[in-house]
Amino acid sequence: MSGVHEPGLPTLYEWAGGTEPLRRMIDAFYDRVEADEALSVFFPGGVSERHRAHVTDWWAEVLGGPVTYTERHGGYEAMLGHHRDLAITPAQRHRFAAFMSLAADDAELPADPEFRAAIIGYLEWGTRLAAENSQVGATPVEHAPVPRWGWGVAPPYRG
Ligand code: HEM
Repeated sequence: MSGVHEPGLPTLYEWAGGTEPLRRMIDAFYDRVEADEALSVFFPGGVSERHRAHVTDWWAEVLGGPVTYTERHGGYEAMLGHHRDLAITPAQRHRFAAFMSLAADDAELPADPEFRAAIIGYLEWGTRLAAENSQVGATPVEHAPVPRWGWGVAPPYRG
């Protein structure tokens, strides 16, 4: 996927307020996951600091921030490798997406419809792809850049 350059608009990363608020969302999300019967099975012993930091870096990069995941954590290929053969069920995927939406509220990320629609669009796409690619025998795209998500059809209104 090629990056979306939207002239005159802040990136979603800038709109979110940078890495710190994204880390708050990821922490709130994994705290919910650790307490959940359906999702904690993926993280025996809890979700490590390393995992939380890496997933924060992934989201920051996707939303148009620094390319740390690509430069330091192995990029798309590493992320794909972490999901192989997890056999994520539709119910688990749905719960994962719902928890992230709740975590965006927990972390008090900007609540405007435009920003939330954009990140939920990525979440829906990303979780469906992760679930598909996690099935035993799946044939995912082996090499790709980390996606760069934009505002899509509903950017902040400029009259
Ligand atoms: C938007 C959707 C998703 C994103 C952005 C995402 C992101 C990531 C990233 C970046 C990693 C690698 C972390 C590292 O480099 O150490 C990872 C690993 C992992 N993800 Fe996801 N993921 C998504 C969906 C899911 C879903 C739906 C599940 C399960 C219900 C899941 C379960 C896991 C597990 C178990 C690991 C491996 C943990 C480990 O072995 O260290 N992910 N995820």
